[in-house]
Amino acid sequence: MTKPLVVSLGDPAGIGPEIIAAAWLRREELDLPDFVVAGGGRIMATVIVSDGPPCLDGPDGAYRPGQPDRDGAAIASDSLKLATDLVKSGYCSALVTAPVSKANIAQIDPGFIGQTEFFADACGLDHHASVMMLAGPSLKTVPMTVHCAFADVPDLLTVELIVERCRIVARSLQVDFGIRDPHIAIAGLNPHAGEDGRMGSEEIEIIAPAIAQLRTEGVNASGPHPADTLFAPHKRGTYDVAIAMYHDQALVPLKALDFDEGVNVTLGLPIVRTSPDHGTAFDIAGKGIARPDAMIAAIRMAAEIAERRAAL
Ligand SMILES: NC(=O)c1ccc[n+]([C@@H]2O[C@H](COP(=O)([O-])OP(=O)(O)OC[C@H]3O[C@@H](n4cnc5c(N)ncnc54)[C@H](O)[C@@H]3O)[C@@H](O)[C@H]2O)c1
Ligand SMILES: N[C@H](C(=O)O)[C@H](O)COP(=O)(O)O
Repeated sequence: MTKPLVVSLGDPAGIGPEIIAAAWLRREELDLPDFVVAGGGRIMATVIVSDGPPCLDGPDGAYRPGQPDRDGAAIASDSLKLATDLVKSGYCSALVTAPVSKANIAQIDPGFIGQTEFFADACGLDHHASVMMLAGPSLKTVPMTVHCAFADVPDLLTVELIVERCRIVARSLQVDFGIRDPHIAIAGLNPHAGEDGRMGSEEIEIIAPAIAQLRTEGVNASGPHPADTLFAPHKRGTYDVAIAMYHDQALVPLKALDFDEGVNVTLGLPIVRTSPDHGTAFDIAGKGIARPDAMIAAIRMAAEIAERRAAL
């Protein structure tokens, strides 16, 4: 691949800069693709005293690990925007985002919900069309509703939402992951997938009709499955992706099983975007104990998807 990936800095008070530096130092040993960093030359030079990654002109400041503030939030936001522009313009092949604090960016940009929603806006898409998938060695899982209050989940779930998002998942597993006929296992919302309507009606009224619609379109979808057993070891090998109804239903099993190597990948975008599955980890920033494995996995996955798309 000739074009480099671009990595956004993330919140500079978090572990982003140090895991970017750690990935860079191991790039030859691990045969990682070339990457550049969107801004942060001074920050990266403080984290990694010599032989650091190339940092493009852009947002920058002082390196203050563990001390998040508005300046850092602005750097994180501006680096994200710069990196997105570099991929949209074709200068870079794919984007890997280091972790940001949604609450901190929202202090300077009240409309900011999360990066998944930011990319929908940046690419001119409806938020439904930007689909979060968490992928690790044990599991791939996609929440249908994402950065919202738990109390809002039942009202947000519709047949249309599930059908649209699962279509995107099926297509992306084929194109981006090379899975010819992906099996999409769809969880229920309620205990025991509603127990025939005795513990909630969303399975009967929304989830089962969505599955039926997907199957008429040729998508290999099954369910609604009880969510408590969908992630059991004997079940995980029976599907390619588990579709969950809300954020924690998807992300708890993924992070319990694959925290160190989990990748957050946004499906449905015209650009390639991945991220480590973990957050800013302000509590350990600058202590030299942050593991770079998820960032390394995110860099690898971004390059692999970009190569698959380029080969189409
Ligand atoms: N990709 C992203 O941008 C992303 C992902 C998740 C959370 N977040 C944001 O991060 C902030 C903090 O979230 P949180 O505290 O729930 O989760 P977190 O992932 O930042 O931290 C959870 C725990 O895991 C540890 N940890 C995280 N990454 C680690 C690593 N690479 N090596 C070793 N230990 C690690 C932390 O020290 C902490 O104990 C929130 O503002 C959230 O919005 C961002
Ligand atoms: N929901 C994600 C997680 O917990 O891993 C995370 O907050 C990142 O989301 P964005 O990529 O949308 O910022």
